Amino acid sequence: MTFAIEVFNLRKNFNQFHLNDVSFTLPTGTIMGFVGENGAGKTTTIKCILNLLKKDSGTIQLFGLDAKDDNLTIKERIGVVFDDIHFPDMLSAQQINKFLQETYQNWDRQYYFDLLTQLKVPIHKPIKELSRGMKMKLSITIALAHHPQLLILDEPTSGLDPIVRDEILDLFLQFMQDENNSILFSSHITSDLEKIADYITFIHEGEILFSENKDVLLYELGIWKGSKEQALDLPSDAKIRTRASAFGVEILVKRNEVSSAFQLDQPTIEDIMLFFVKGVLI
Ligand SMILES: Nc1ncnc2c1ncn2[C@@H]1O[C@H](COP(=O)(O)OP(=O)(O)OP(=O)(O)O)[C@@H](O)[C@H]1O
Repeated sequence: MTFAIEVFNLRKNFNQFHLNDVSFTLPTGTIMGFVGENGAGKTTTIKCILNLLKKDSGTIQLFGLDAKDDNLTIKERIGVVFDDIHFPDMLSAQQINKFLQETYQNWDRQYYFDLLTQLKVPIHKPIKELSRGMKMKLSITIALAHHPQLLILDEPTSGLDPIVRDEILDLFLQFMQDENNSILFSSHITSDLEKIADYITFIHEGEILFSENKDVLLYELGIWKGSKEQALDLPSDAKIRTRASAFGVEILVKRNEVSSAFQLDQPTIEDIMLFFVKGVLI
């Protein structure tokens, strides 16, 4: 198996916040959803991966190359989208093309304009006159037009309506038709990740709590609901996290440790996140 991203024991210290031994790998040809609450460390991790922030320690490789030493080679092979467009807002898509065709060896002018036409993004309007959805579509087109093998997306769908989000998710799936391509996708909108991610990596207060295949995660976990007294019948090895509920308790459990006599609900990614953030270990 080859990997688009390998992060091992990444540390980054700010005064009030620390990334603590962050490790995860993104296999080539897959989409990873990178989730966590506000301030959990997603953008900091992504900026270290992109060499926009200097790490304190740890190793980061993209396509097997060192993220810092081979930064220029790597730049040609990745497309990046942050939640806001990073160009002066008086520039139009047409003017951005002139700049980027000088920047990227592989810049595909035809593909850039075809994609903008497909997404109905005005070519001559300055960025400041575009809606948030249009700006995001322009950002994604910019990220795709030099035919990268890896997309790194930080909250690309936040603040967008469901129709635009769906269009954007379709673009990502179109990109994934090439089996050499991969995506790291940070988002609060866990339903988007549920639709397209193969792996979910969950960061909480600067630490990775899990990095798992999404289907395995959703298949292996269940939610049991009942009273505190009934909960005593559950095997203790099965219990992962507990939360108080209006009717007693809700417990995130490992399905294979629980007999079929217990009725379990299927969790969503959001449920799992809430159990890890708000629940207690028992
Ligand atoms: N340059 C900086 N100097 C000091 N602290 C910083 C700096 N950049 C980020 N932080 C802090 O690091 C923590 C993690 O921030 P980060 O932006 O990585 O979180 P996030 O998971 O991306 O959050 P959000 O979902 O809100 O974007 C926050 O507490 C933030 O205030």
